Amino acid sequence: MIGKGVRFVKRIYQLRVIGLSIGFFCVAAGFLQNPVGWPLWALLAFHGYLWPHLAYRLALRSKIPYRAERLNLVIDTAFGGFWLIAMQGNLVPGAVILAMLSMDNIAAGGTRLFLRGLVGSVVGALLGLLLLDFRFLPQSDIYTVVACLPMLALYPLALGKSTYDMSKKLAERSREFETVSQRDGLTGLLNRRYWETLLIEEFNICRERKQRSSLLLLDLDHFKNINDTHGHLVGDEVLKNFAQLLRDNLRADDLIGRYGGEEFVVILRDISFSEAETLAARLIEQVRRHRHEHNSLWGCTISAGLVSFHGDMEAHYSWLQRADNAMYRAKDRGRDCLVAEGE
Ligand SMILES: Nc1nc2c(ncn2[C@@H]2O[C@H](COP(=O)(O)OP(=O)(O)OP(=O)(O)O)[C@@H](O)[C@H]2O)c(=O)[nH]1
Repeated sequence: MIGKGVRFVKRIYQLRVIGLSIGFFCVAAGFLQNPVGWPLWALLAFHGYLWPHLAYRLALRSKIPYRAERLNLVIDTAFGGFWLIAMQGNLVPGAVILAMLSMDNIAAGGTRLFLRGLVGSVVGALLGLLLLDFRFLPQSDIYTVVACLPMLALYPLALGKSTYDMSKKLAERSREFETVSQRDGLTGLLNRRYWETLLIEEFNICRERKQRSSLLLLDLDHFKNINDTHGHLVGDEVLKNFAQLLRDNLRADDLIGRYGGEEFVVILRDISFSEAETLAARLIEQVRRHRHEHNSLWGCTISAGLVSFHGDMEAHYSWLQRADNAMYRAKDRGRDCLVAEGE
């Protein structure tokens, strides 16, 4: 049922319970001012206190609750038109009720639902004219005006609160979605697509502000052997452990991404070449130490290519290409080492 509007139905249910129970007093005041018979009182009580629960159940039971709930909202406005006629056109409660119902419809379904609601209230009014003895008595006495005040004061608050809660939830979801779309599912590091946008930004910053940054490419050596010998699950575990090792040993400002299978990339921001070199060498050493102390990397070592930004680079991909070449040179030199290229 999720995705078919159940949450929408629940939200409207709460608003309807509040709105119609207070709205009851507006129409009741109109009925007291221009008396009506018991059937109209009974219908009013039904609308104020039973209909919200019935509408809720009907909507939830239908195949597409969202659509059923929109119909319920139109039925609400039809009741509104009917009450206007039943109150002999009593202006203040009539206007208050129709305004609140229109506000509901436009908040729940935009202009389209608002227009449908207008049609609904015209149909309700026509039904009233057909069934009831209508005399146009638009004046509202002071009691009727006072009876409308709670509706005027409270209902917009309830609707505003509900809209605020919903937009807050939406903003949270959108933040969550943004985070998920930027991360690699296995390691939680930045994914390649997002990391590349950060590389472009960093490249431009380095060029414009003459900032010193370095690009580090890391590749796990003979990783295929781990998959082949111990299976993919162990391979995944090694990738996760290596990602954690990167997080633990790099600075908070460094932008760590997973570039592909067992290939990782780091933008070391605002750092001198010698500092970057020390950091990268320390990382390789850490991985070596892991072999002996924890073995959480199942004996893996890493090959690394480090290239600091240089003004003659054409674009971000030239930087990446140079780091990639440096990393392959490290592989050629027998792996488990760093090839650094900078000032
Ligand atoms: N478990 C696991 N394996 C992966 C994942 N992504 C890629 N791989 C594996 O990573 C291996 C990469 O193998 P190669 O490109 O030959 O690299 P290598 O074995 O590390 O060799 P060198 O890089 O030359 O040292 C392949 O077996 C891929 O199937 C992943 O998400 N999980």
